[in-house]
Amino acid sequence: MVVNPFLVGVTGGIGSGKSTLCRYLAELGCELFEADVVAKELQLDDSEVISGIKKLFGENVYGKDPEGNLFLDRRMIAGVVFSDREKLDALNRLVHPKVFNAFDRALERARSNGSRLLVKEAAILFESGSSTALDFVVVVASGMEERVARAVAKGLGSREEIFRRIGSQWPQEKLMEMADYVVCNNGSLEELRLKAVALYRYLLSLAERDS
Ligand SMILES: CC(C)(COP(=O)(O)OP(=O)(O)OC[C@H]1O[C@@H](n2cnc3c(N)ncnc32)[C@H](O)[C@@H]1O)[C@@H](O)C(=O)NCCC(=O)NCCS
Ligand SMILES: Nc1ncnc2c1ncn2[C@@H]1O[C@H](COP(=O)(O)OP(=O)(O)OP(=O)(O)O)[C@@H](O)[C@H]1O
Repeated sequence: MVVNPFLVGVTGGIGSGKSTLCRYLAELGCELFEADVVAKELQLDDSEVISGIKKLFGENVYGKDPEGNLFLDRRMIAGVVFSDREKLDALNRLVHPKVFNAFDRALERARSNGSRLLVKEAAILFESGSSTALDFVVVVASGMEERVARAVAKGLGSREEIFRRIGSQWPQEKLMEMADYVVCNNGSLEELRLKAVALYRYLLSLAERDS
């Protein structure tokens, strides 16, 4: 008998800690699909996505790194899309359908592996409409100052650039209202890990009730 995994979305604003929470969930045994990682792979591997990006942002947005591998100037794209809604929508339209297809394939794999929990981490889950295909959505929330500091430390841009990016996303309060479960990432990494353990146990109980 084929068992459908319980489908869990994890989202949150920039720097909220969603990748870290998902890494802990994966260590505990969840199958993990990272939409942002897949989107980045498509931008380097998929010929339609590559030519679409060149059309939107110019040929020079791609180059070669010192090892000769294809390189995408993500900082340049971020500089454009987070101050131009139409360009952001066009980039999303180009990439998201292919990410959805990749998720369908991940779901097939999870079914054949007999996985009970499949977690989809995505920066924009409600906004892209993909939350409706999931059983349960977790939002990771964190203080604005911490989020901005983390994003700057990660090299995603200056404070001003990060605030512009935040301006193109739904407010954290709106995400929290729409969530089935909110993880407040307002303590140490160890506290976040303990919250991941509690969440994992709860998700397993939901998956069992569902089967
Ligand atoms: C704009 C790009 C080039 C910036 O790359 P960069 O390496 O600087 O950022 P990264 O991809 O690691 O994302 C960091 C954060 O930016 C924000 N962000 C990324 N994409 C989007 C988006 N489409 N809309 C709003 N915020 C976004 C999120 O908070 C995300 O957590 C890149 O994010 C991108 O190609 N985005 C479009 C694809 C996409 O939507 N990916 C996310 C979900 S599939
Ligand atoms: N509670 C915490 N205490 C200390 N550092 C943290 C905490 N939560 C997250 N971090 C650190 O902040 C950085 C950003 O976290 P993470 O990548 O998980 O966030 P994200 O929401 O996935 O970010 P992005 O929006 O950039 O994709 C990481 O270096 C992570 O280790």
